[in-house]
Amino acid sequence: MARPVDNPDLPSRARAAFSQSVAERLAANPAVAQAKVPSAQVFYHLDFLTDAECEALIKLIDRHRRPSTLLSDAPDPEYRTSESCDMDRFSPMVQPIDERIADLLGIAPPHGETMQGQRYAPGQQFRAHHDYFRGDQPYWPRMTQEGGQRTWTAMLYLNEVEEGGATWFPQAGIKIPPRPRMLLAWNNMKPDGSPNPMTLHEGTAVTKGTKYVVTKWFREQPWYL
Ligand SMILES: O=C(O)CCC(=O)C(=O)O
Ligand SMILES: [Fe+2]
Repeated sequence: MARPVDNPDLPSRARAAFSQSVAERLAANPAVAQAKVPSAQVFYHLDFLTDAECEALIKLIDRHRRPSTLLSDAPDPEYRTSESCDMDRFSPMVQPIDERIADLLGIAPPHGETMQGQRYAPGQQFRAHHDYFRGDQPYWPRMTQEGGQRTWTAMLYLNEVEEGGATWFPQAGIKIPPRPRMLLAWNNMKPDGSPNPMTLHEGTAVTKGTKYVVTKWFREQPWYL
């Protein structure tokens, strides 16, 4: 049995070790660059996917998309207006990509949640939020059984967006315009394994065109066994 998960709001030795090993692995990869922001660990790989993979993932998203949901009860219906879908991790098309992301970060695949495809049409957005969990929220007791705190986030960008749709970290001070084939990864924790509020981020509204991305969140412990 997995050991109990750590308090999500406090420093954690397990999450600190996890954070550091992933950051070191990414920093050592010549295909990966680190964004020059001091308050958060943000990395990117410009050519992680092939064009054929981008196309196949876009097709999957178009086939299965439905209105996106949120774990927290955001009172504002405009909060997350994209459409999304879970991607079957064991399907022959998804599994190699899923495992390549885990390998890039050096995280065992069971720590990763199912990849989630997202599509934003003009006007659609995902307002500023943190990916990490808070212990005072109604969802938290369930999360203790499902791998605990979210540590790293990886995002795949699948297409060129005519206008808008950047991923914006207003507090860390970085804005990432979508570009096909790119993987972006950031650590939602500080080096001590506590949540890093500077990772606040937003999927800014698409103003022209359509944006397709895939998000994958990694947990401190296995998400499935
Ligand atoms: O679409 C984006 O740029 C951000 C998506 C995001 O923050 C998420 O899926 O958690
Ligand atoms: Fe997010």
